[in-house]
Amino acid sequence: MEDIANGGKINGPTNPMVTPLLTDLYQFTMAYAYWKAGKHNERAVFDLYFRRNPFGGEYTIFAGLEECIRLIANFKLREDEISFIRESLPSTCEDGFYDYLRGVDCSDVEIYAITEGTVVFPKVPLVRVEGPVSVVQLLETPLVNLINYASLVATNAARHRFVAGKSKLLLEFGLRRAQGPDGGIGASKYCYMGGFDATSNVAAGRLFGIPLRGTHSHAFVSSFMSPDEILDKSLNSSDGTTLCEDFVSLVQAWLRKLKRSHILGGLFGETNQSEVAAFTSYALAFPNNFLALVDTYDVVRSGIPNFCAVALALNDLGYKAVGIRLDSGDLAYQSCEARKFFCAIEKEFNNPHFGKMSITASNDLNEETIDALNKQGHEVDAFGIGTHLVTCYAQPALGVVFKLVEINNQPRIKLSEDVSKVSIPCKKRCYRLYGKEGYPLVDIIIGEKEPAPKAGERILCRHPFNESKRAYVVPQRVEELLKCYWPGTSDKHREELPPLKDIRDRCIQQLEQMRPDHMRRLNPTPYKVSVSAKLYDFIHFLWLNEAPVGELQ
Ligand SMILES: Nc1ncnc2c1ncn2[C@@H]1O[C@H](COP(=O)(O)OP(=O)(O)OP(=O)(O)O)[C@@H](O)[C@H]1O
Ligand SMILES: O=P(O)(O)OC[C@H]1O[C@H](OP(=O)(O)OP(=O)(O)O)[C@H](O)[C@@H]1O
Ligand SMILES: O=C(O)c1cccnc1
Ligand SMILES: [Mg+2]
Repeated sequence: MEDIANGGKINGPTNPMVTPLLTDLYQFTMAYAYWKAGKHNERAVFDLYFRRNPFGGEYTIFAGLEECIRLIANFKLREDEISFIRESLPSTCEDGFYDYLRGVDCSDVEIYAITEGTVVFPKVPLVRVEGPVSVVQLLETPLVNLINYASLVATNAARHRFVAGKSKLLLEFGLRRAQGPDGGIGASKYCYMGGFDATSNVAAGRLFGIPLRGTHSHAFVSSFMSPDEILDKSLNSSDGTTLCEDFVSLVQAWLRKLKRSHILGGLFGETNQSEVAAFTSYALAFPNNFLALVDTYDVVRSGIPNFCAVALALNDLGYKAVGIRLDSGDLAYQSCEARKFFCAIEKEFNNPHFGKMSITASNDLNEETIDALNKQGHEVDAFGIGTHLVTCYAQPALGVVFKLVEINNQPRIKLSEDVSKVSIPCKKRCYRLYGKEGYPLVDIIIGEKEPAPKAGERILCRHPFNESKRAYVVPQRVEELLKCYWPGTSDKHREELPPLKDIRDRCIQQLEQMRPDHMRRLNPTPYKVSVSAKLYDFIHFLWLNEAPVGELQ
């Protein structure tokens, strides 16, 4: 696993494609125009935030910060990159600009951000970037890019975890369906952050230390024709001792016994022999980790009995099988049938662990199908989820934006016909106020120079745009949200970038502390995001100042 920091130096972004050129052309044309106007070093403050929670929910998981800081820490244009910019801009652009680009880095940029893995809400700045306007402008696209999908897919993962419940094992199986290699790697990282337990993506396992898990596919099952194909039939222990000379026959003996058993008798006739050959062979390869995909031919009449025969044969030799995977058909019904079968075997053959055999389900699962399974009743222990999870099928983008809020200490506002798109001006600080019961009550955004809210002190929280919506809050606890992750030339302490596992733990703890009505799937209660009375007045003063007065004729 790669270290985040390498002897005090922060490593570059995970994806080597993340360079200063991974931006929109207009960031470079604006940088030129700022430079040409002698404005490029004007100190600007931008806020990165989103306007609406995804998936019809009322919360979002903030993810992608570490990759942003890796970019900032290593932001430097190479000579060949500068040559490319020169080729891409009009030939009238002056040479001095390229000399300027040669010196550009983020040593004079300050980044304040919410801790990665935090539950966040619309309008609250997730990242506040301050620095020379042309440099910060170049950062807009890559920062939004690094945070948009990361936060979206982490939220999607958290929502899948919510509906599956804490006790289920959640496996991310999306690599083949992800939007390209970076989509696949990002999905694995951020689904783990959002509460998944493991991934099938080997590269992500190596890069981020995410637990790797997997079963086998239908191809493995259908690649076998008959048990005669298995040439080496012996099962040896790890020290080389032969535990069983002919494991194939042992499995066949169990299959006959199962067919004759009075509890199971009549439930199935001849099972598919190519399938039992595949299972037997897989068990010979992985006697300690035997898990079989049972839906290639017929789950109830073939897959499950074949699996049980192999599992019982393994049991004779002191091994415990792991379980089965179901990948088609009615997953609720089949999981219940499988469990009944396992419990019947536990009883019939006095095998105390058989009833608890693990059942994994996959096949186009999403929040809705898992919810439907829950409502019907099922016996699934683990869900393997690919397409819907990693492609964020239900909502493909989060709509993160990056807006100028101050330049040269002058607050700026972006107006819009759509009130929800009006930006909140000024360099700001943000706080989460907790109530008596320990839940977060409201986030409040205040001007940077305003006094911070204090525990036990009443504060007026106002809706930023709706005059009538306001409330007094006496917080039990106050948490400052924006922390310094890149101090620039200031002497602020730089927050450490925690390991992925710690971010995941934080995310899980954050989700657990939310009031349940904000989290429910159907009509969740919106969490309140507010501004101080002073900031409210200032927003509206600036709004009136900047909006031209219409004239009716
Ligand atoms: N009990 C259930 N209730 C609701 N949805 C379910 C249930 N069981 C399975 N599903 C979902 O129904 C869909 C079944 O899809 P589809 O009909 O394409 O699969 P299949 O024909 O069973 O399998 P395949 O085509 O992969 O062999 C999947 O999205 C699956 O997750
Ligand atoms: O269904 P997803 O959520 O995307 O999960 C991953 C899927 O990938 C695998 O098979 P694949 O889909 O490649 O083939 P199959 O549908 O024919 O089983 C696996 O068996 C799952 O069905
Ligand atoms: O290991 C599995 O079962 C797996 C991995 C990727 C996609 N589908 C299934
Ligand atoms: Mg499939």
